[in-house]
Amino acid sequence: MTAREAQAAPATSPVPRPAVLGDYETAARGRLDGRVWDFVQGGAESERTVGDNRRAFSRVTLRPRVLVDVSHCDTGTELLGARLRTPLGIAPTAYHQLVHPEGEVATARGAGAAGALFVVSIYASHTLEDIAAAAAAPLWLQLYWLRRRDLLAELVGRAAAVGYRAIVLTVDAPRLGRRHRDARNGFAIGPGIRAANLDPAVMTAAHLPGTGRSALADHAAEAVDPSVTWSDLAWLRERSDLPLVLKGILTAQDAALAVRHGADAIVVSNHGGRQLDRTPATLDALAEVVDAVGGAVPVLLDGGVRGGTDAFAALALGARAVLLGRPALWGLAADGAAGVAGVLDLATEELAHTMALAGRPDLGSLDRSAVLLRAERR
Ligand SMILES: Cc1cc2nc3c(=O)[nH]c(=O)nc-3n(C[C@H](O)[C@H](O)[C@H](O)COP(=O)(O)O)c2cc1C
Ligand SMILES: CCCCC(=O)C(=O)O
Repeated sequence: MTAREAQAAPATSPVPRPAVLGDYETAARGRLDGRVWDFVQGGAESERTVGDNRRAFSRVTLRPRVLVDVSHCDTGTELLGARLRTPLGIAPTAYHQLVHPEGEVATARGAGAAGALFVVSIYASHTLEDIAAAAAAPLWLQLYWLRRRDLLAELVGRAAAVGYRAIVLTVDAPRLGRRHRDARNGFAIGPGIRAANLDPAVMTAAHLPGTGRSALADHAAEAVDPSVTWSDLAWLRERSDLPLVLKGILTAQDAALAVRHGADAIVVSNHGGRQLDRTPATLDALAEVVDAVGGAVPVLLDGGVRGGTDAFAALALGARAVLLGRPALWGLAADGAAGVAGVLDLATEELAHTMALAGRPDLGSLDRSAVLLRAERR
């Protein structure tokens, strides 16, 4: 083999390692059925918010400091009492078996290899117990507030029993967003895949292209209780000692209410643009929420994070950690557990690289002075 051939196809690494997260996206697209791809990539209505999440990151300008010792850059952090190797984690996304047969079990292995947090969706396609058995890093369980409170109580009990470290209540989905791609596709979850932790009796029948309906939206309408308010949080609190995280907060008002009602952390999120279209980009909402919280609890962000420099910007603006939704699914679709670990490792390496060149060798040295948003540029 010539040196050039060896470079093109190293014998030890048959799957070429992507250079950027977008390469995982390309690989995933080539592997997934068009309707599954639309479900993963799509958003609500005009999908303006999906794009705005990305555009907000492209407006960030970095303000590097120089002559700082960056021979070692530490991406480690602490979150709700757990040490993490990286502030990048995996956002909850439904039905991982749609993109890979090993589903959430592979995702848990990948997150464990990267030392990253994995937030497991209530719509996981494996049981909480099987996912926990595969995990080597902290797991949190995400819930929607089900009409069947008996099921909610059972889920929080099972999660605590197998070591999940927090409950994440998603508060931006009293009903599912109007996702035109899924409605046009008559999207439904394929045979053999199910929400393994939910009672099959609450699931709707399959839908077909041409019905103009999404089976997921119909199912959510049946299963999720849209009447829940702040005062109901106490009910959940009484049933679990685990920290309670609220996901889907975009305003100072709701951030203040979350703290007042005892939330242990907040995720600034617009659900990746899949719920209410035309909400602010999460990066644009972050500072308002961080200011309202005033350090009382950690604030996380998700939506449009596509690499370490995006994470750097969010961390500088006050996020304690940053979650990846679609990119984790791209990694899983492309290469199972190795792909999930690859996505997290790549983004973490990019973060460490940006920290070095920006003269911020650890996350504690990152603050708002490290970034300018374009609107503020002088
Ligand atoms: C395919 C898919 C399924 C999702 N399922 C859930 C879910 O079950 N629960 C939830 O709270 N959020 C869910 N989300 C939203 C993510 O948790 C997260 O907010 C969003 O994906 C972040 O944006 P990003 O994909 O641009 O990183 C889902 C997102 C996607 C793309
Ligand atoms: C009924 C499944 C909802 C999953 C979800 O939250 C999403 O697709 O964004």
